[in-house]
Amino acid sequence: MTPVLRADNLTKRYGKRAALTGCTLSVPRGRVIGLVGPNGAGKSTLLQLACGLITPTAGTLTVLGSRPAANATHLAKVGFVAQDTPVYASLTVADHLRMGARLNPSWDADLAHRRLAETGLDPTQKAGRLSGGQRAQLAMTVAAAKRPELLIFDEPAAALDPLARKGFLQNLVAFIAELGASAVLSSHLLADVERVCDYLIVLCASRIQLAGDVNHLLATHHRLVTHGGLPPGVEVISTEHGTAIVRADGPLPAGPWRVEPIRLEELVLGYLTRAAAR
Ligand SMILES: Nc1ncnc2c1ncn2[C@@H]1O[C@H](COP(=O)(O)OP(=O)(O)OP(=O)(O)O)[C@@H](O)[C@H]1O
Repeated sequence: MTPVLRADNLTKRYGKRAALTGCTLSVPRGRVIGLVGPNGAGKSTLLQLACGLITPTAGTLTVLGSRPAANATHLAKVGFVAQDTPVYASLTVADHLRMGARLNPSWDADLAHRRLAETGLDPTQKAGRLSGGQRAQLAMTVAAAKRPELLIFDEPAAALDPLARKGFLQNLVAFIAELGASAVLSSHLLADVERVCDYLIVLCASRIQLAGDVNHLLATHHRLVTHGGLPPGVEVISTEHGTAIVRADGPLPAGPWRVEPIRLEELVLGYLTRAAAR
């Protein structure tokens, strides 16, 4: 099956500043992909490239098998919610749905109205008067009612309080399943990524540090409490205070170390620590 995202040596520069450098990856369809990394890592740049808002300096990126925003049909397959969840302040919530219906041939009015009822948004309220969280809900409703094959969110839950965030992410996962779509979301909140994502991309300093299926990554990485020495053949990702994060494709032998399972947050921090030290 055509990957949802495929990058080959993808590079984006702004003048002398590298936002993405030599990124290569292939992400299968039907996944909820978490894109994580520190400020300035290149996350928004990758998402904007995927939406066709900007073009690569070198290399290629295909989205659902085509150049991003290649034509009207392809545009209809991708929904994008930008970092500040933009809405039209002077339009009401209902106006947003009417506009969505006019602009999108595949608009699903039932889904939009059902979703609106679920979120409790008042259709007569001006979007400029919504709270940050309500704006995010409206933006997600509009993006999802297009019935896209790929939903792209740049820090979707950043403005939400913890409880609203939990609800928003649960909704998001239910939506993706209902649409039979894929989603990519960038986030600084590793707990959110751990909760909803089944595929992970770690970006740091414009380069991909790690990408893969979350279960596979957790199965092939371990936390070792060492009492001197490490098992042969493992790749050491990071070490700190007698604890090492290592990658090993097979089972680890017994030795002067204790093997502990690793959490996604530790795994990401291990790779970010390694990248920062380079
Ligand atoms: N329009 C632009 N002009 C010049 N430099 C830019 C532009 N957009 C991004 N950059 C630079 O590219 C790099 C990557 O930025 P990007 O916004 O993709 O990072 P990010 O991972 O999304 O960061 P954050 O988590 O802070 O949102 C940064 O060094 C940034 O300063």
